[in-house]
Amino acid sequence: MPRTHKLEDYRNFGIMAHIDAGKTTTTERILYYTGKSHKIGEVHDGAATMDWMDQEQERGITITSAATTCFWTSANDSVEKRLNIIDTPGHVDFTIEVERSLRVLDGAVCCLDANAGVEPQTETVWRQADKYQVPRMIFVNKMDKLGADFFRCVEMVVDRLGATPLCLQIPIGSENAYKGMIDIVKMRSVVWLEESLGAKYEFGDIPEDLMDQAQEYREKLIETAVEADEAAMEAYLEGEEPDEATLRSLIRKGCIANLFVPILCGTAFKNKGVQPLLDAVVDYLPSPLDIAAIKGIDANTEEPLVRKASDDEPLGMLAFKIMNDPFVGTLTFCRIYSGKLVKGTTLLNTVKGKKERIGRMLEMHSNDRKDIEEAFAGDIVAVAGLKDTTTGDTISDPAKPAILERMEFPEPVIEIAVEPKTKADQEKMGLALQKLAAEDPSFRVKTDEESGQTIMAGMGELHLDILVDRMKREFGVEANIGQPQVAYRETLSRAAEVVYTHKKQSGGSGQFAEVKMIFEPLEPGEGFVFESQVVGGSVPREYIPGVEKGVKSIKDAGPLAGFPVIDFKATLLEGKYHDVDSSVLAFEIAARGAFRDAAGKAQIKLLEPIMKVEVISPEEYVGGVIGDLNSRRGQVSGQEVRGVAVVVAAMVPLSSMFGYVNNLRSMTQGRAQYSMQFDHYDTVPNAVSKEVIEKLNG
Ligand SMILES: Nc1nc2c(ncn2[C@@H]2O[C@H](COP(=O)(O)OP(=O)(O)OP(=O)(O)O)[C@@H](O)[C@H]2O)c(=O)[nH]1
Repeated sequence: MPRTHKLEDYRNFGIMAHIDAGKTTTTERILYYTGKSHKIGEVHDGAATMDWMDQEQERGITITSAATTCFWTSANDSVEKRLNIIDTPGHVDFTIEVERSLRVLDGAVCCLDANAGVEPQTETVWRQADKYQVPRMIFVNKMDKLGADFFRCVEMVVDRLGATPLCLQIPIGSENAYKGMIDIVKMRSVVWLEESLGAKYEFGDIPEDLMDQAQEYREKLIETAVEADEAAMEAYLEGEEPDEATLRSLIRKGCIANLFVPILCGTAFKNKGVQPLLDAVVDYLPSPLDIAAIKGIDANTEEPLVRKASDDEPLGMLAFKIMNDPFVGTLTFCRIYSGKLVKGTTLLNTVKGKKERIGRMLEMHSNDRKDIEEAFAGDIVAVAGLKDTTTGDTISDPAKPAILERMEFPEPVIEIAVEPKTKADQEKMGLALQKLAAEDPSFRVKTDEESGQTIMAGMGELHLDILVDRMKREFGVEANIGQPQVAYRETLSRAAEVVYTHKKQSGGSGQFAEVKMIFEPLEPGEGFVFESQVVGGSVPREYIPGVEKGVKSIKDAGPLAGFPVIDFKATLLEGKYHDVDSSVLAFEIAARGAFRDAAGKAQIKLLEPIMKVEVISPEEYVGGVIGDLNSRRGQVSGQEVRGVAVVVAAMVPLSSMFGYVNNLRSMTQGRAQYSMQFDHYDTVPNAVSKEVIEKLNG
């Protein structure tokens, strides 16, 4: 089947917001008006079609970013547009999901609660969108709510986000009396008919009492919009007002260039304002052709390259989300940047170096899905049955292999132990964890060598909480869950040389191996190195791998508290063997013994994850924020004024960041936000270390 919509008629966009601002409701209404979702689901009833996962419905928060395709024709343009909506999560612990979605979006709508305005998480996602230079518009939702105040929201956009607002609408009434809005571009009123579930609205003249205000905003709109184009600016200064079409093209240009942010209003819940919002998405947010071509490298030569948004380029697509679907199995959501994707072809995952066959491709709608044979540049598709692809991988034309911009994933730093309740649970759990880990690159699973316990490691407390919950619900695993713990490491304080003899005589053949080894600390980040300096065959060559294996098998459960020992070198200096009794296994056992003996001498110490923390706070709270970070063993490395806020950068041990969200909130009346990311491992101070080890071994 040929392409149905031209590339310029695509809008790949996301909806972002602070928790509860109405992102899900707005998305729901969009799907309703675009005709793919036939009943208006209520978030309260758990019927919202985007929130298809059980616990999302229960918790009322959106966790996964599902991509959904729908179609809309703007009142200002006769050509139907193809919209791909990516729902982004709003919680701090899922910022990785937000980043993933922002990576593959071309534009975004930011929902505000008209009463709460710009909230902490709005600022966080806004800054993330700044990082990727995503063009945005704002939908001031909940205009019907008590205390709704459109103009205060606009002020907050200036004060808290440091953005330039461009009001395309102003409200007619608010709270109970909210009726609709004045369209400042067309200078007319838009009023909804109550009985029609929001499908019907009428245009009319601007009410007398709002005329002055409308004129004022019209002037502001034009003054701001002409900034996008020098010729238009000059004409305006000479007294020539842009006509409607010119004005719209100026708004589009400035929005895409991130010069200003168009602002609209409405109430998704009461079905008002959604259709004009869709018109604005089409009119002002970019198509794939309006943004810079994606950069990457040639997978063979590593030379830089770009892939233009065009069907004629070699195929290049980025996997950005993996979902486990009860009907289809593994679904990999991919954004096609260039070329054509054809069912039945075999392609190359250039990051993993593995072939992938495209067996089945789906176009996802909110509550149905369509099998497709072909997909094109600009499309977002769900591919079923990919074997080796994980989030962030590039799938490429094997003849022209490219690796597109890679996504970065931080190290998981929080762990919990999970223990299956029964033997049957044990089996199910293995499978469940494997699937969940494939979906989420910030989640890892491992086995604690000593206790045999299964350990889940992730980005934060809520992150692990949700995963445990999914394991129970989706895979029916019953398990006991331990307390969340910091993922510590262990390392050597100094070098230690030891000789260890392993000797066992038991009836028949015995075991014998002796090793002389030195264990030395390495620089942070150097990992584990093994070297053999044996000359003259004091340890026969075939036994040497046994020595390395021995150290490797024991180093992941360190002697202090069972954490992996990192950044050290093990050197085999010499040894002794026996013609009959020596074996690879005997040397393996000897090496383990040598490591254990050396550990005492080398003064193994505890390392802890140090997080790079960034707090963005209004100036009046900065003193308090810094004092508090210091009391958490943090080291403030800098302060910088950004817009109207101050950014405080610090390095803080993760162990003292538990519960920081609440603390920061109460310290700053909820006006500061923070982000944190693993930076490096550092020595735990003696006093703290003692306490930690006692507790862990307790
Ligand atoms: N009064 C009013 N309530 C609304 C409006 N839109 C959404 N709500 C309500 O606000 C609550 C949160 O709405 P959601 O759509 O779940 O918000 P969200 O931003 O998706 O929330 P998360 O998924 O938790 O991030 C629900 O109870 C909605 O019914 C609105 O326009 N007016």
